[in-house]
Amino acid sequence: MMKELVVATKNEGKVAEFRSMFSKYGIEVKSLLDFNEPIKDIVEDGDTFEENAAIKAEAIAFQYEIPVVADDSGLEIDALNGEPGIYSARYAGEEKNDQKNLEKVLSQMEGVPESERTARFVCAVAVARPNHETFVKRGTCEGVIANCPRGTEGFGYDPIFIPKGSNRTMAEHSAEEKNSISHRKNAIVKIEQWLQQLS
Ligand SMILES: O=c1nc[nH]c2c1ncn2[C@H]1C[C@H](O)[C@@H](COP(=O)(O)OP(=O)(O)OP(=O)(O)O)O1
Ligand SMILES: [Mg+2]
Repeated sequence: MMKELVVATKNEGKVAEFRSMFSKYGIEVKSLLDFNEPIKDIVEDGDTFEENAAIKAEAIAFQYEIPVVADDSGLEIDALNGEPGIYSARYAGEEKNDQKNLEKVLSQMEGVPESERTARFVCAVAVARPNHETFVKRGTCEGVIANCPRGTEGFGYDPIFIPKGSNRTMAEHSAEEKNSISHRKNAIVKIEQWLQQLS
């Protein structure tokens, strides 16, 4: 029997990855894109990925009185002092455009040599439930920033992120490959016990 779980996101790329990674726990993913009523944008005004993930999960869990998972994630680039970090979605402006965001990163990184292009994807996954303490786990994926975009898989900054040990960008990895090494995967394994008891 499949058990339904709401993931409090409007990002289709995340939804696809949660759907794929939660299926092995017998969990069917519903997202904010599946709600009939319009869901107002949740203000992500925390100072950390963890705070923002908890804000998103609790906003939906407390309104609908159901268990909710949320994800706050982004790209930390060492040569840019950790930018874009928690501002990853809006790095090039409020419209949250993936293409513009990655172009801005490439222009900021122009002239930065290979050895100084280190970066990581970070993902905080929060679990919020009515009458329970929220908990949040972090996963990361180390890599380097490419010199130009390559590949069409995935979403966001995937075309300019080369995971450690690979010579391909994340967007040149299949969904299955990405879901075995990603920051999101590395956060989800830390809530595995909770996912198992749910199903
Ligand atoms: O696996 C990833 N591969 C590439 N890029 C990624 C990934 N994971 C996060 N990212 C980027 C996309 C976005 O620029 C930001 C997330 O921002 P974040 O606020 O967490 O998500 P969002 O606003 O797109 O959807 P929502 O808040 O409804 O979950 O980091
Ligand atoms: Mg967001």
